[in-house]
Amino acid sequence: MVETGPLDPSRGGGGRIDRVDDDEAGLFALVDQVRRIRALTTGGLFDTDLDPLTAQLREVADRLEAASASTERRQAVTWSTGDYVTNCPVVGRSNVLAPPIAFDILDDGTLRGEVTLGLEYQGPPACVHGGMVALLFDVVLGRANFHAGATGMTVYLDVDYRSPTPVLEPIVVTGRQVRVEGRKIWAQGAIHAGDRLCATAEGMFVEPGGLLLENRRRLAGG
Ligand SMILES: CCCCCCCC(=O)SCCNC(=O)CCNC(=O)[C@H](O)C(C)(C)COP(=O)(O)OP(=O)(O)OC[C@H]1O[C@@H](n2cnc3c(N)ncnc32)[C@H](O)[C@@H]1OP(=O)(O)O
Repeated sequence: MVETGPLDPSRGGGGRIDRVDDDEAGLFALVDQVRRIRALTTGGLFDTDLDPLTAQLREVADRLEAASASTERRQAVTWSTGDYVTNCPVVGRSNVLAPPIAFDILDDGTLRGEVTLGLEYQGPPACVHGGMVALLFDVVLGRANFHAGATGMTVYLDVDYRSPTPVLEPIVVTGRQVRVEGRKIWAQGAIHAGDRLCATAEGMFVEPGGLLLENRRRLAGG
């Protein structure tokens, strides 16, 4: 049973976590522009000829592709530097999939983030897609675990969709670790729109031990 008291969206205070502002290469600034395009093209209706714009975008994509390191090299860098958060599909400023959300950590370790999701995250009319809701939970619970000092891979994620989670309106995503037993970790979360409860989740995570380290070493080529 998810205890919603500590997940009350009106709780405030706390400090920003997982904040990476260093954008020396200009990647976050570039991705912000891609996000604008991503948002505008979902259900895209334009009163202009798109062909010239498509040609311009193709040229930009070609130039980026020519200048980019290989996928394998980029994957290695994301893990070898431990710089997971900038590439995460929910909080990552360099991941175009991410809204992105910024989380604050409250005094009891609860994470709280506010976000307004655009049409690109829509499932049913005016509602956030259920798979996106699950993704938000997986990340907020995972980050809550990380900041509580015991983290692992998701082995189950139980989501209760209690009322529609709206697109185009602010929502509050909360999550906290509730229990650790050996390698097993439990965490709970909630999503609210105003004071309306949209969804709750409980996840269980297992510290993968050697597997993750082995993957990191392999991907880093070490
Ligand atoms: C480090 C975080 C980086 C960011 C991650 C972001 C979140 C994610 O997206 S994770 C990706 C999605 N998750 C996955 O792919 C995980 C797939 N699962 C696995 O690879 C393996 O189950 C793994 C590595 C986690 C654990 O495997 P292993 O080390 O062999 O553990 P295993 O012995 O099977 O299980 C440990 C305990 O958990 C229990 N358990 C495992 N799965 C479940 C489950 N689904 N439900 C309930 N209990 C379970 C087992 O019964 C066992 O309990 P006990 O110790 O009491 O016998």
